[in-house]
Amino acid sequence: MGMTMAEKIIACAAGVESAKAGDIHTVELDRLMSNDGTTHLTIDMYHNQLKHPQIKDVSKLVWIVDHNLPSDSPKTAASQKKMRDFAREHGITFYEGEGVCHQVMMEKHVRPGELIFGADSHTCAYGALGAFGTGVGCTDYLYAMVTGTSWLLVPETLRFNLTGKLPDGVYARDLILTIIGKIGANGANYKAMEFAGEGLKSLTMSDRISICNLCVEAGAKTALMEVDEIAMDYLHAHDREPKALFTSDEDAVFAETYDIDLSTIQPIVAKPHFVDNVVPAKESLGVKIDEAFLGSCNNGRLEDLRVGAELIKGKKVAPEVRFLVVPASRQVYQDALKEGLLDIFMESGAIVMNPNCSVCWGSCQGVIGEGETLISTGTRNFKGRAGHRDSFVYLASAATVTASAIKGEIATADMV
Ligand SMILES: CC(C)[C@H](C(=O)O)[C@@H](O)C(=O)O
Ligand code: SF4
Repeated sequence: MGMTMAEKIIACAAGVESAKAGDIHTVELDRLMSNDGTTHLTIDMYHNQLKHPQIKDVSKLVWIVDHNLPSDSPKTAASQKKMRDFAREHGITFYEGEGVCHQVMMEKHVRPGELIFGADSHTCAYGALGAFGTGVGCTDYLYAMVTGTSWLLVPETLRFNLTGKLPDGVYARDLILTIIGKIGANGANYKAMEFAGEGLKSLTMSDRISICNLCVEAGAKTALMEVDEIAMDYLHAHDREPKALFTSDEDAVFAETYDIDLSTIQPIVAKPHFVDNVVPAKESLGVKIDEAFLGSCNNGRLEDLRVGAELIKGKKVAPEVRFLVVPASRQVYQDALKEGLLDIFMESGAIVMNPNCSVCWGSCQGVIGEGETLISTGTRNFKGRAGHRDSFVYLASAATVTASAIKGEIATADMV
């Protein structure tokens, strides 16, 4: 019987010939990412709960400070110091100021065919390079750090066959929000979401990362895409070679197959307080906003900043709105700077910030107050996600967010 991509990657990591959905395997991890959201907890467990604290293979570990950067309180300063000191002491690859963890991992570490644990839910982003990335809590992370291994229940796969091309003014973010709206926040629980088909060829690496990254919002264990020329070009441009290249067999068994014609997708908004609470953006027009956010591991890449800059060039941010523009990495920041994009944003009245999670996470920058409304390219719109529990977050594409920042209310790109 044929195997899916997920089954092949797990079989490879388990050192067995074949794996099938429902099997449990002990796997060798290729890489272990952790950020300042939880690493201090892992370190506490390492020191206080292990009889024989040790790290199996330090070269697998990548630690990144991105969530509250620069630190915003004595408490975060202390937990980041704990992380920094531990990383230095053990020789762990460590980044601070380099960007949002998943973007940094895509730029510097992820290789096709790898099995990667990240102590962060959006680790599924790595599927854009054909790697099985999955989020784990810090207990599982610690176990993997100490042993270099873990166990995995092989997930079933939902296959999305993409055809056609996205219309002008419609983005990958609209596509993945549409899919999450269609299958629901639990629609892919513990499943791999695999994207394939001719339509994939029309999507850039930035689009692909955005799609894979958000799959966890449908409950997915991981997201996967076949590695094609576009992915190989990205990999080579970043000086890396694949570990292994896998595709699903013709006779692989999928739990469900969906056919999606990209040309039918339209601008989408996810309304408070759930990511699957999606409506066509046209149905949310006119909602007054206090803040707009262009950034995050989902939508803070150069391509997203280009979309925003093109729309806002020569225009102004609405006077009553704070427009936060936060490149997803140092690389994105430098590229945007060279292209003149940051100038365009600053001339419009936007606030350009250092690469970090910013108000996607809502604990460090741009936190919103009681009754306020944010339109965001971040990943989540749960109650209190961006600040006060009685505030409101709408999720949308870079284009819709920028158009809304200009208008002071939810608007689509064709309205500015
Ligand atoms: C802090 C971290 C554990 C968290 C996650 O797991 O996703 C954060 O990145 C988020 O997006 O909510
Ligand atoms: S940008 Fe948002 S989704 Fe991404 S890691 Fe940071 S907080 Fe999580």
